Order: sequence, then structure tokens, then C-alpha cells
Amino acid sequence: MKWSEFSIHTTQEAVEPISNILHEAGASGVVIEDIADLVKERSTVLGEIYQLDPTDYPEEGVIVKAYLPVNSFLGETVDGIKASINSLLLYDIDLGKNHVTISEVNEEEWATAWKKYYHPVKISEKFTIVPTWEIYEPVSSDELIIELDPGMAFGTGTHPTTVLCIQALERTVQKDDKVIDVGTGSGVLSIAAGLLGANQIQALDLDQVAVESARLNCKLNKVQNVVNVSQNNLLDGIEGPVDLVVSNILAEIIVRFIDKAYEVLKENGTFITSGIIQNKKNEVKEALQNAGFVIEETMVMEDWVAFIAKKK
Ligand SMILES: C[S@@+](CC[C@H](N)C(=O)[O-])C[C@H]1O[C@@H](n2cnc3c(N)ncnc32)[C@H](O)[C@@H]1O
Repeated sequence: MKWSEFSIHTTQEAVEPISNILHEAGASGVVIEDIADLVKERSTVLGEIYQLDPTDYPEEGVIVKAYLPVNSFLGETVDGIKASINSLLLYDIDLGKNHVTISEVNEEEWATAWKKYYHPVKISEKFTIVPTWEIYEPVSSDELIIELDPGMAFGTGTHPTTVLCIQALERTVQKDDKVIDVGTGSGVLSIAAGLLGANQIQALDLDQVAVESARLNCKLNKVQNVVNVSQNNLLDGIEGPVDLVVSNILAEIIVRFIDKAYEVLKENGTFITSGIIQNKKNEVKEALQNAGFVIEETMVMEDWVAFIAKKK
């Protein structure tokens, strides 16, 4: 099959919403080439492998690439993607150069294109994310490994918004907790919660591709008995009480279901919200407080913010 590479030069702030648009448009695999990844200092003491080629990276900003099958709908798909990306301006998301290029690639190139950017990474005190095609020997006996094949769903586990959630889960999940993961993507946060001892996890996503990817990854990590993955819009129709709700979605989406998250949580339950770009931080903080949450911790990584809030 022939594939078309859709490439857009944009900003770090726009990476996540653009990746979502591309996934929703049926893209298979998204590659993110961020100059910040190339220049950042990395520890290799834990056995991580970094093989980044400077010629793959832009001089400034971020290039997001996605792969779309070449068929008779391609022209319309690309026009639809461009229109959706441009509509992000309505949410004050800076698109930077917003320069799009389209080129053809063959399947073999596509299959390896995004995998070369993805290697084992230790992302928190306990967790190391390992792509399924890499062989990795744990460094210590208490290290927790998440094996992932993100496929077409968002969530290689290494995006700052995901890392913040996993670090927050590590601090908050108690044995036998009931958890809801809103916008599970590859299932990475549900897997983390399961490995930390939660024993009833509802993983929800609007996107059926994500639902299938999360089911596969849960099996791969042997948490399928404690994680139930289903297609759902936010928390619509979901009932509590649960100990913890975690969600890594954009600020604009989080504010839509804060009241419902409050409703499904037990007294003193925890709401972890991530995917919040710095300039939207106060908007989410105010909405959390208005709903009755008390913010216990504000976590920051690069341009991203996550909150650990408690229902009081
Ligand atoms: C940024 S990804 C997060 C994936 C994963 N939880 C992580 O932390 O890496 C956001 C996910 O939310 C899903 N999503 C977006 N809008 C949604 C909605 N209204 N209801 C449920 N899921 C939604 C997307 O399909 C996507 O998989």
C-alpha cells in the first residue's frame, strides 16, 4: 500500500491537539520532531538508548508527521485536517509557521519511520516505558515496566503530559483503589494504575482505535483483569464512587467534565488532570476550585501543567 506523509511545522503547544486531529482523521502513527528533544540533556545511567539524528529535526519549533493511506479520499482528508488545525486558532493555540507539506512514502519506510524515535525511557522513580520491539533488562527489582505498542493511539508514554500523570499516579494510587482514566489513548495511565495496585480501573476513550489499542496494551502488561476499556464520551453515564479520576486531555475539554468528576469521586478522592498548556493553567485551576476541589499539588514539565486535586 502507498502512504502519504503529512508534515506540519508548528509549535510545541500545538503538538497535542494536532496529533489528536491527525488520529481522528485516521492517521497511522504520528512522529514528533521537536528540537527540544534533540538538545535536552539525558541521563543514560539507567540504560536508556538515544539515537537521535540532528538532520531529522527542525532548527526551531516542532514538526509533526503523520501517515495517511493514499486513496481517493486523500485530498478531502487533507483539506479536513488543515481546516481542523486552523480552527485551533479559535482556542488561542499558537500554530507557529503552520506550514504543511505532503509527500509519498512506501509502507516499509512508514513502518520504521516513527519507531526509530521510540526507545526505553525511565520516566519516574518507578516506571520505565519500553516499546514492545525492544529488549530491556530491568535495572532494579522494584522497577515497574510498561510495555507499549502505541500503534495509532496517542500515548507513547513519554510525552510530558503523560509523564506528569504517571508521576502523580505514583504518589497517589493506593492498593485496591477504584480508578477512572478519561481519554485513555494507548491505555498507558490505566496500566500504570494497575501496576501500582489499583484493582478496578475504567479506561474510557471516544476513539474506537484507542479503545482497541488500550485493550491490546493492557493484555501485554497483564492488567486486563483489572482494567475495563470502553468507548465513552468523557464521563457521560459513568457512576461512582471511585477513589481516583485521571485525565490527560486538553484544558478546553477538562473544564467540561470537572463537575462530573467531582460527582463520581468519593469524599477525599483524587482528581489528576494533565494536558494543560501553561497559559490555560489558571482557567482550569479556577474551574477546579469552583467545583469544590482543593488543589494539593501543581506539577510542571516544559510548557505543561498537571494538577493533583482533592474532593473536600
Ligand atoms: C492526549 S491523549 C492521552 C492519552 C493517554 N491517556 C496519555 O496520557 O498518554 C487524549 C485522549 O483523549 C481522547 N479523547 C478526546 N476527547 C475525548 C472525549 N470527549 N471523551 C473521551 N476521550 C476523549 C483522545 O481520543 C485521546 O486518546
